[in-house]
Amino acid sequence: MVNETPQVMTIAGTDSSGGAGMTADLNTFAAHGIYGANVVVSITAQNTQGVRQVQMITPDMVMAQLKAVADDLAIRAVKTGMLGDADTVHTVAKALQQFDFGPLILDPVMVAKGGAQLLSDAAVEAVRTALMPLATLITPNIPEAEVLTGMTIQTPDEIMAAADKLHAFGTQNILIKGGHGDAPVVMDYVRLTSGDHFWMKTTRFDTQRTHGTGDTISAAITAQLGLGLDLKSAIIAGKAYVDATIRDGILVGHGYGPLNHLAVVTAQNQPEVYDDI
Ligand SMILES: Nc1ncnc2c1ncn2[C@@H]1O[C@H](COP(=O)(O)OP(=O)(O)O)[C@@H](O)[C@H]1O
Ligand SMILES: Cc1ncc(COP(=O)(O)O)c(N)n1
Repeated sequence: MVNETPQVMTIAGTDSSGGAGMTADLNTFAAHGIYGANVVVSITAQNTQGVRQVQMITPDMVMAQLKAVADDLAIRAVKTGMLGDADTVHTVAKALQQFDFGPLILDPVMVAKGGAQLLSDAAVEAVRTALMPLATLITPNIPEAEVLTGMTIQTPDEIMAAADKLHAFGTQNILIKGGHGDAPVVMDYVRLTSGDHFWMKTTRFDTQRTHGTGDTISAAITAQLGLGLDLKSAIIAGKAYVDATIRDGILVGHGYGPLNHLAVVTAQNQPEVYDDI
């Protein structure tokens, strides 16, 4: 008799070029040695240069997939990626209240690296009101945090104020990712529900091969939670993993290239962790 294999799930869109979305999530789960279920909410015709076309899956079919997983698997943690429109957000929120999939990691995917909009304006409000109160952790990048809070975010103080505002919308823990911009260091900020907060600092790797970085860090955190790590350790481990996948790069496509999900994490990928900067 073997013990049941740890299982996690992604609810997301597909990327035909294989670098972002659900594919990045599943590759990340596999790299962590954890089993991944996958509920498809949208199909994108996409490559490293941009998103060409999007086809949403009907809410009925999304719910059927979620129910099929709930009826059979033992999901320990779940993440959401591209959700596309308000109907899908509400369908997913309903299922998350109906079924126990463990902690929710909400990656509020809004814009692809090439600039395509992946979440409608109406859906932003649905994310804020229907999904954020259900989430254990939300992982916006700076532009996404600006849209969700209505704030302009440039300084560390503004990042911390935005995290407080996101917490006030009902999400327990906040990770604001600092990949955007061109400063020589990348600073990600974490505000935990306990009131504990910290910054994770790594050097910026000078590359355009960043297709799927947001998907990858949120999937890695989900995997680590499924494997039993506490949230703070899971966030730091997720950051180290995404750093490894960026630095130990692969060459695919002609635009924002995908990451190396088979990269091995070493001591060099560990972020410096500070309470204050
Ligand atoms: N050029 C880079 N060098 C090192 N780390 C990066 C780089 N770009 C992004 N990251 C890291 O990848 C993760 C995703 O960040 P970000 O690009 O801001 O999110 P998103 O993909 O959602 O836009 C963060 O932990 C960020 O610090
Ligand atoms: C289907 C899908 N989901 C998410 C992203 C965001 O990717 P990134 O992590 O590069 O912002 C994407 N480009 N496509």
